Amino acid sequence: MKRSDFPANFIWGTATSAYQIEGAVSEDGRGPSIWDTFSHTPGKTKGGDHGDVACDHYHRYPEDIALMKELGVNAYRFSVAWPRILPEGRGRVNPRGLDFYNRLVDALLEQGITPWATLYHWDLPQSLEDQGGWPSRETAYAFAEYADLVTRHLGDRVKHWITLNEPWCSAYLGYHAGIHAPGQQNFKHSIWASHHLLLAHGLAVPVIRRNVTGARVGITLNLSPGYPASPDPADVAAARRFDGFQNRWYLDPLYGLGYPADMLALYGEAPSVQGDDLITIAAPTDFLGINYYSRAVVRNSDLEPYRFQYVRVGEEHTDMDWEVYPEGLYDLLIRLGREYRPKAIYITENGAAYPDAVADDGGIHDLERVRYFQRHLALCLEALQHGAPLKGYFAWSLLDNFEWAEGYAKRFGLVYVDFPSQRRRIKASGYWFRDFLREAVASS
Ligand SMILES: N=NNCCOCCOc1ccc(-c2cn(C[C@@H]3NC[C@@H](O)[C@H]3O)nn2)cc1
Repeated sequence: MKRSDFPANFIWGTATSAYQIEGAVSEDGRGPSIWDTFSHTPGKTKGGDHGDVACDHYHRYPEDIALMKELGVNAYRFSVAWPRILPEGRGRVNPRGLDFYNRLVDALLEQGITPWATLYHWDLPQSLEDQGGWPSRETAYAFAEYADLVTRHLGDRVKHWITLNEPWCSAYLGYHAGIHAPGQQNFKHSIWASHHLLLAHGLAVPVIRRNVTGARVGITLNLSPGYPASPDPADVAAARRFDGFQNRWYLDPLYGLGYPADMLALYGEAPSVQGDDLITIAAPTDFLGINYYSRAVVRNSDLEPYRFQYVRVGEEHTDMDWEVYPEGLYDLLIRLGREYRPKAIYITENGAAYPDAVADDGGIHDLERVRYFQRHLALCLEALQHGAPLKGYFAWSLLDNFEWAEGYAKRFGLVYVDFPSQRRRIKASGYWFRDFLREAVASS
């Protein structure tokens, strides 16, 4: 499998997010986010890690853009930090926050790299959380105001907009499992949060289109195909419940089907739908972003409210203990193409964490990650050849960074970061990606 097997206009990028790489959390007027609060709460992140400095990208972005250039990507997916733009979430605008993203976008364009901006990648301004957070409908309205402000300032140069990153993580991990910010464990709040996140997306889509000539708007979901642990009908039904929990709860409303009836019945908890919300949420989009890491294998369980249990399977796992299962990406792409018929699909994240170390020769020989990328790209190509509307791929991630509750212990980067010195080193996987992307040049 080589680059020239893919369409010539296929997008090849890398992805990051603001809180995971920027640092400078109190610089130039940035306000606190729920991840500042959560990561500084004892016991919430591995080793008490936080994003105060992270990869110091706020200051080192020129060097990081040079690394993207060396890798040969033609696009870069980053996120805009809401608390840099609106430190209290609404109202007072922080011009120095906007200035940073102006500098970043201009520097990317200067290097011929197309900016893809995610408006929300989990760093909700703490003041909005204090007023109710995503369980409150007001937060959806605040998001639409934020989207209006940012796209009015960057929309002349940024044409690709992702409203939300992984609303499932924000709602479930943040408000029910409690392992992500804000760390609540309240099922009803997680259901209301999921609805207001989707509503926020739907309110923002027309705003972005109004502000950005030629806008391409979408949302990014972390989707996992669910497989039953056995042919037992109870396990097959559990896999369907997992699919509703992880995938259909978001896909169905986004594609005009409303909330899945089986999950509404299972949850017995209605989302806080009002008026035309479901029409708003189903605002037509130009693409669906998919973050794919692994599949889920589940069996039946009486564990309320989801009534499935994960089963650990497979011979090969990443440092996140996720099974390496590229076939799941193929199955997912084919299903989405057939069942939801998005205009386009972009893999907005795919990658793997491994315990990388600097070898005696100074290199980072992450051959498992090279293999992970090769296998997943091969399945992307196969799905594309079988009709999936796949138009691009963003590797997660450009840099080793703050992996949320796992802190800096989990390294996903194509580029190794020695955090004490902030020195960057391209890993073997980065060089592999560079050579893979150069192939078309050599053969054209
Ligand atoms: N499978 N068993 N689960 C059982 C329940 O586990 C509880 C923990 O759940 C999860 C599930 C999913 C994730 C996750 C992380 N990323 C990687 C980020 N994506 C956006 C970008 O910021 C990357 O850093 N994507 N998804 C983490 C934890």
